[in-house]
Amino acid sequence: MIRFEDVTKVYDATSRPALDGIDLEVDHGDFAFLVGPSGSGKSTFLRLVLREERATTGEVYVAGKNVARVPSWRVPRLRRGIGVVFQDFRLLPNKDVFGNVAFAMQVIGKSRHMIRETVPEVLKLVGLEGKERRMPHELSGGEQQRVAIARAIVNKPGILLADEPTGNLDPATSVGIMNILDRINQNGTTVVMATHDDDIVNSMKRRVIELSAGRVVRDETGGEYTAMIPVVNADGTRELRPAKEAQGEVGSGNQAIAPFDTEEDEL
Ligand SMILES: Nc1ncnc2c1ncn2[C@@H]1O[C@H](COP(=O)(O)OP(=O)(O)OP(=O)(O)O)[C@@H](O)[C@H]1O
Repeated sequence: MIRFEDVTKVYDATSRPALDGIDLEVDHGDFAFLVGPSGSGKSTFLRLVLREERATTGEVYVAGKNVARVPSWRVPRLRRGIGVVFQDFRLLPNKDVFGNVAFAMQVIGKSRHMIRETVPEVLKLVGLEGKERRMPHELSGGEQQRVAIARAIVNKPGILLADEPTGNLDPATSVGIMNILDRINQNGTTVVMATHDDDIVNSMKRRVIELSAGRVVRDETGGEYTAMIPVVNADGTRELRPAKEAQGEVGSGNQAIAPFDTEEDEL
């Protein structure tokens, strides 16, 4: 469904590659987590699948098509086969729940009859029946993400990409979102989800693809993950620590440092 052949992405000639020689295949019906520290290349991977960015070298295939060979005017059609969900929901603030989901069908010319039939079915799938007329600001974060998922799948894409979909949600709400993504996957959609949330990864027991500095350092079925972040110890030394442990220690002499700190490379 998604195949990367020796893919390297360099955004700017002077910096290190965001992705570096990636060889990877995600099969039809897979559920794969994409994990790794900030800056390891997760979003870049997703952007290459969507052809929002192009590989500097190597080939990216999506549903059998080499995306570099898809002419610009055909890119919208390529993207129609891919649903996308983001951490910050990105709903249309002036449209209600029904309108947000319907809009995804209207822009590709689906009939009013089809829209009236399909939108309620999808809203039911994500547990939002009865909330069709609510505006986004009248919804909780978890409900807004459900709308975003409904919108992403309403045109029945073969692939669903999720970039930190639980990043703004509390753990209990996140479980509800993961149940929905699981159900969508069981209905046959290939799901690739970038996340820092090790609790979710460890509870789902799905494929785990771990990136570090643009390379795949682990690819396991039923894998586990411990999110690591760089910290500066009280004595000035630096090390990588499990994120939860390090965050708990801030204020006790150790200090978590910004994940994009370039000195991370020296750890
Ligand atoms: N548009 C851009 N221009 C230049 N460099 C970029 C661009 N987007 C990302 N990068 C760089 O590419 C590398 C990979 O970034 P990417 O956003 O793919 O990482 P990530 O794993 O998704 O991080 P996060 O978990 O913080 O979202 C980083 O070094 C980042 O600074």
